[in-house]
Order: sequence, then C-alpha cells, then structure tokens
Amino acid sequence: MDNRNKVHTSFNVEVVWQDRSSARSILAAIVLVGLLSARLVYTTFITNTKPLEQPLIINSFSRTVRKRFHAWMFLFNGPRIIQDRFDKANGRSFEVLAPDNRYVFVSSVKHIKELDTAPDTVLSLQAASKQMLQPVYTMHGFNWFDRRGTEGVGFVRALRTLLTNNLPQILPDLGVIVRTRFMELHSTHTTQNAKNEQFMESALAYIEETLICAEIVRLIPKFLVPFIGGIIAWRLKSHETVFDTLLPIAEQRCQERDLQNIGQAVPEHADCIQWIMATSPRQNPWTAKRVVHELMAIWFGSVHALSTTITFAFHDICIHPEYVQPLREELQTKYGAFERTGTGLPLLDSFIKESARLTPVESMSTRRSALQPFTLSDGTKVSPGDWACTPVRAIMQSAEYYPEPMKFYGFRFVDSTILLKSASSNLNFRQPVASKFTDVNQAWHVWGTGRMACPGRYYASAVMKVIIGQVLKNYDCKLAKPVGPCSATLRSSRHSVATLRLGVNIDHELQTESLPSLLQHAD
Ligand code: HEM
Repeated sequence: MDNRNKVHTSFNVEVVWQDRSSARSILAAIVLVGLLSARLVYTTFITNTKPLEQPLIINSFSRTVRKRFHAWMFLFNGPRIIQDRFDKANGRSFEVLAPDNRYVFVSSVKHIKELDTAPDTVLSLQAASKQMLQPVYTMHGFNWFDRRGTEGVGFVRALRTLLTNNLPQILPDLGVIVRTRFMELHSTHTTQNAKNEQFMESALAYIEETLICAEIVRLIPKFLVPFIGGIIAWRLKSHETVFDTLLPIAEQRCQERDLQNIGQAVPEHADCIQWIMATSPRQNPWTAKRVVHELMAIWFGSVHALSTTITFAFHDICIHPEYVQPLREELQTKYGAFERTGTGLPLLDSFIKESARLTPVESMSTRRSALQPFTLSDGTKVSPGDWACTPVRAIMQSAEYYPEPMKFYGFRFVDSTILLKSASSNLNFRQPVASKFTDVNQAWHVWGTGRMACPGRYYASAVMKVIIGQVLKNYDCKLAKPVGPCSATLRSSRHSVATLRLGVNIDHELQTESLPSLLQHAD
C-alpha cells in the first residue's frame, strides 16, 4: 500500500464516449442537428399550422413555436427541465414534452402503484423500451412485442434468480479478469488479448451506435423512418457482427437442447445463453435467432447503465478522497467473503449508492408507454403513445427522503452499528434507516419500481463492487482533467465524459481504453 505514494507515472482510462468513437459521434451529431431542423420545420409548419381563417393565428402560431422549442430543449436539458417541473408540482403529477413524446411524471406512492398495477395491455415497459432503442434498426431487426409476456418473461428468472445464484461462481473469475485487464492496460499498451477482438470491438461500438441511431430514428418524421432506418441498419456493422458471432453458438445450444429432449447426453453450460434458453416458453421454445436477439437487448441494457454508473462512482472517489482509506480497509478484510457470497461490503455499497443518488445516469425511471388510454386517479390522462414515468433523480435528491439531500455522504446508507472509529462526522453521517444499493422502494427508483424492477440489479451491484474494489485495492485514482464537465446530457440521461488517471508504480506511456471493454472480457 505504501508504494502508492511513490507513483511516478499513470495511465488514463477513458470512459463511455471515447476518442476513437468521437469522430463518428460528431458526424452523427451533425446529421442529428440537420434532422432536428427538418423535423422542427415539419412539425411547426406542416402538422401544427391551423387554417388561415382562424382568429389569433399569430398568437397560436407563436405559442406552438414556443411549445415546440421547449420540447426540443428537452433533448439537451432534460434533467433540469424535469427537476423544475417536479419542484413546482408539489407531489402532483406533471407533464414534460419532448419532440416525439409527451411524458407524464408521477411521484406519489399512490400514483406509482397505479402504474405498477395497470395491465400490460395498457401501460407497457416493452413498448417504451422499443421506442427508446428502435431495435428493428439497431438490433439486427429485433421486433419485440409491445405487450409484455407475449413470448414469455423467462429472462426475468434467468437474470433475477439464475444469474444472481451463480454470482459466487462468477465473481472470482471476474476479479481475475479485471485485475489482468488493468495490468495489460499499463504494461503492454495493447488490447489484443481478447479471444475475438472484432467481436469485442463491435460489442462496445454497438452500445454507442444504438444510442445515437435510435435517437435519429425517433426524431425524424414518421414517414421517413422505414427509409432512413433501413439505411442506418444497413450502414451499422456492429450489431451485425455481434449477431453473426453469437448465432452459431446459440444454434449449437439449440441442437443440444433438441438432443437432450430425446434423451441424449449433452454438455452442461452455466451461462446467460443457457439460462435464457432454459427459461424461454416450453410450448414454443425460442429459435437461435430469438435467443441472440434477447441477448443483444440484455447486453445493451446491462452495459450502458452499468458502465456509466461505475464511471460516476470513480469520479466521486476522485473528488472525495477521504473515503478511499476506509473503503480500502473494508476491501482488505471483507473482499474475500464478498467474492464467495456475492453480498457484503456495506461501505462500498453505500458509497456507490450515494454516487448513483447524486449523479444518476437517468432522470426518468419506470417508463411505461400507453398502448390504450389511461387515467390516473387525479384525472391526468395518458393517451396512447404518451409515457407515464417517475422523476427518479428529483425524488432521490428530495429533502422529503434524504437529509441534506445535495451533500455527498458516502456512508449515509450503512447500518449505524458499522460506525467508523476515528472517522470524521462527515463520514459517519447516516440516513435514519439503513438500506442497500439493490433496494427498490419509494425513495429509490434507480432500478425502476414494483413488479418490473430491474432483474439484473444484484449482478450489476456485484460487478460494480468487483471493478471498483479491484481498482481501489491496486491503484490511486485521479481525474486527468479535474476541472470541466464530467458528463454530457442527452434527453433525460447523463453520459460520462470523464477521463480517469490511475496511478501505478511502473513506468509507461499514456494509454486510453474504455471501461465497458472490461465487461466484454467478463462475458
Ligand atoms: C447500473 C446498472 C443498471 C441500472 C441502473 C438498471 C436499471 C433498470 C431499470 C430502471 C429498469 C426498468 C424497470 C422498470 O421500469 O420498472 C430495468 C429493467 C431491466 N434491466 Fe436493468 N439496470 C441495470 C443493469 C442491468 C443488468 C446488468 C442487467 C442484466 C444482467 C439488466 C437487465 C434488465 C432487464 C432484462 C430489464 C427488464 C425487466 C422487465 O422487463 O421486467 N439491467 N433496469
């Protein structure tokens, strides 16, 4: 540990929106701005203009333009707009407009329950995810059903139960992979050790491409979607590579499944492909193509939020260095037990939770797209196509649930029996009731709410502890650029733009590598 003070060189870990993709992102942004303007003109002048004989035409026109302008502003300033409306709403439901959507935000226990108990044929998470990700164009033609359960919800058991139960088998390997990967980063300067480098590259690019391209498809006028979406799908290569690489594996597994059904002995596999297959509908088992589509959707859902949350946690480690020592002490004494069980490390758990509370990836949670008209008990209407959702960031930063809500207290969630000897009162600041990062309740919507809360959260939490734990144990961490923004906003999401510098006791040159690639290796 002492030699951390002797650091004389460092390497950079650049996260999420990285150098090698920035050219692509800029190009996409230019295209996007062009499309935005086209859509603004289209919606303002074509779809919203009233007949000329109407009185107050000028007023109505300027109102429409103002409304459209605010809706477009949501793309660049979503979290602030949601916060402002939340502050004014005083616990009532409120509306936010985006260019392509009307969002109805609810934050009371009663209204959230109404969303959770609405039938899947009326309010749909699947339909909201489909609009958000445009999988037909970004995920190799995956056209999932709007209605939840049409093809089973086996993936919930696969992730919530089977994946979680297997954490003790997965975590030790994951720890080795993370350690090795970081050692490679500063010793060889290459990333050539993956089994299939092209697949790994594509699996990472696929996340960024999905985000950017789904955004374009959502914003262009509807009649252009099949045409432009088709071009995008054809131009994107990463989703094709991911699909083509996984398909033969899934085909082989399907063959093994068929052989097993007629009583033949087949190899055993303990991985997500197998669990997804095992939990697919018995009557109508999924084809290899369907299994790969499911994996691609889960891959997107897991990597994006996970890697960004980890990055923000690293950012907080850099700007709150007083937490490093107690976290290291906990890791030294308790990491082994955590690896064996997949649970534990309460200080690190609380630190990550506090980081996610103050810098959540998302400001909107529990998204449900209305398939049929829906009315909340206060009379607020959610029309087909509108979304009902919760203002997760605003709730998590509300004084109603969190004392001194805007202050970072890394250990505020730990049990009061785990008091730190010799720690300042800052470090010992506690919430009235202890809680865990994986909890789901009225004050904590990071994983959604109710019956559809994220089934991958136990895995996500454990993976974060492995990665952050390994870095804390072995490296000093600081921001390469301490001043300047650490994130960029798109709609209601924040994306990290931070660069971390990890100090090690070896000479080497600067190198950039992305955090999500660690996760690729873990897979
Ligand atoms: C920090 C990381 C993550 C965050 C913040 C997150 C957050 C969420 C949220 C907000 C939802 C929607 C729940 C609702 O609307 O009520 C969700 C659903 C889901 N998540 Fe996660 N998630 C994360 C990681 C993961 C991982 C690692 C996996 C897979 C291993 C995963 C798989 C899923 C799936 C399959 C669903 C859909 C559940 C359903 O339809 O019932 N997530 N997640």
